[in-house]
Parts: sequence; C-alpha cells; structure tokens
Amino acid sequence: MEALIELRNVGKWYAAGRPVVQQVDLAVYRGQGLAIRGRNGSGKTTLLKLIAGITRPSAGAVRRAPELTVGYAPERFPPVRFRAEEYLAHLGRIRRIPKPELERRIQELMDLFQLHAAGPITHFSKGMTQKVNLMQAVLARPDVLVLDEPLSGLDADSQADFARLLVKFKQEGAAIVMTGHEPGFENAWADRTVVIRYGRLEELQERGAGAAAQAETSDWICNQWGVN
Ligand SMILES: Nc1ncnc2c1ncn2[C@@H]1O[C@H](COP(=O)(O)OP(=O)(O)OP(=O)(O)O)[C@@H](O)[C@H]1O
Repeated sequence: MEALIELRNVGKWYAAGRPVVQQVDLAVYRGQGLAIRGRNGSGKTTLLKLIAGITRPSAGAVRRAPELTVGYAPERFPPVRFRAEEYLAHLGRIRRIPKPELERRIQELMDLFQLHAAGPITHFSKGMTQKVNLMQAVLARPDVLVLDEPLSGLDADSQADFARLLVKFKQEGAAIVMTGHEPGFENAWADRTVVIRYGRLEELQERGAGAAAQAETSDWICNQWGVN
C-alpha cells in the first residue's frame, strides 16, 4: 500500500517541556480514510496541521510523496468579504485550474452543497461558512483531504451530501484524514480510527481494506447521513 504521508516519531511543542503531540508514528495511505478522535485539547488539530504540512514538527520527521496535493479545511474558517463563487474562483486560479473546468467545478460544488447565497461570506451563517470551508478544501481534487471537525455546523442533509462526497473521493483514490466528535461519524468512510490522548496515539482500530464500505453503521449515522 502506498503511503502518501508518513510521520515518524513526531513531536510538537510551543513551549519547552510542554509537548502538545509526542512520539507519533502514523501513515496516510492512498484511498484510505483515517479518523482521529480525542477529547478537547488532546492535540487533534495540531496533529492534522502536522499531517497537512501547515506546521513543522519540533521533533521527528514528516515525509510526503513527491508532488502531493493536500486540501485542508481548518476548524475555524476566517470569513472573507468575497462572494463564495468569487472566493473559490480566486483560489482555483491560484491553483492553476483551467477556467472551463474551474467554472464547472464551482457550479458542481455550489449545487452539491446547496449554497445559493448572493452576499459576501462575512454575512453567512455558521453552517454556510463551513460549507465554503469544505468547498475550498475539495475544489482542486487533492490527493489528501485533511478536515478538522468538518461536520460542525452542517445540517443533517448537508452532512449526508458531504458523506457521499467523501466516499466518492476515496473511490477516486484520495486519502481522507478527519477529526470529529459525533458518535459514529467515521463509520461510513474510515478504514482506521486513531485516538489521541495528551498528544499520544493510544489506540488504533484497524478495520482492514474495504471495511469502511461494509462497516456496520450506527443508527446515528444512518439518520444523520442517510447511509443505508
Ligand atoms: N499555537 C499554539 N500555541 C500554543 N499552544 C497551542 C497552540 N495550538 C495549540 N496549542 C495547545 O495545544 C493543545 C492541543 O490543542 P489542539 O487544538 O491541537 O487540540 P484539539 O484536540 O484539536 O482540541 P479541540 O477538540 O478542542 O478542538 C492545547 O493545550 C492548546 O492550548
């Protein structure tokens, strides 16, 4: 199996003697879903940033496959004064997506997320802003999708739509790394679940290849995500 990102003995601290993440060995594989669970302040966001390359490790090494593209949705998306389409078009140009493809992709995402709002993102509700956050992460069809509590603020239908998008992404060979607090949030798409406690990975639940598709879905996930 091809590791797209590999963390070896990774540690991160902001102040000496106070590690936020420590001695983490973890690999992200092509076409796999990795769920990260943990209590508030346990180090999930920091670990995601290390995986996405947003922050550098204080110790150990993070290796990425050459030419790897990563889409990252932060926990808090800073609203900007653009309209959603304008903002996505701007990002798409920076990422050198050809114009016709970019226009198609933006329309596809606007329809999928049911985001039909005229005003600037600064006037959006929490859930609408979160949709733009997710749209910018998936826009360029990255190899790895790193999402920090992406379900936060989404209504049930939008969560279901997003779950379907995640499954499709995996089928196309992308890897997904995602945190969440919702019960069973990973059942529809994750092949592995890790739990982080005080910055250490303490549990690793391997489900095996293809298990995500066959995994038993909790009542919660069936209701929330419309997965049968
Ligand atoms: N830039 C920073 N400077 C100093 N400390 C930080 C910084 N970022 C995170 N921390 C600290 O690292 C610890 C882990 O934070 P992190 O955001 O990774 O946790 P989390 O598991 O994502 O929490 P939550 O579930 O509440 O979002 C916390 O004690 C936090 O205060």
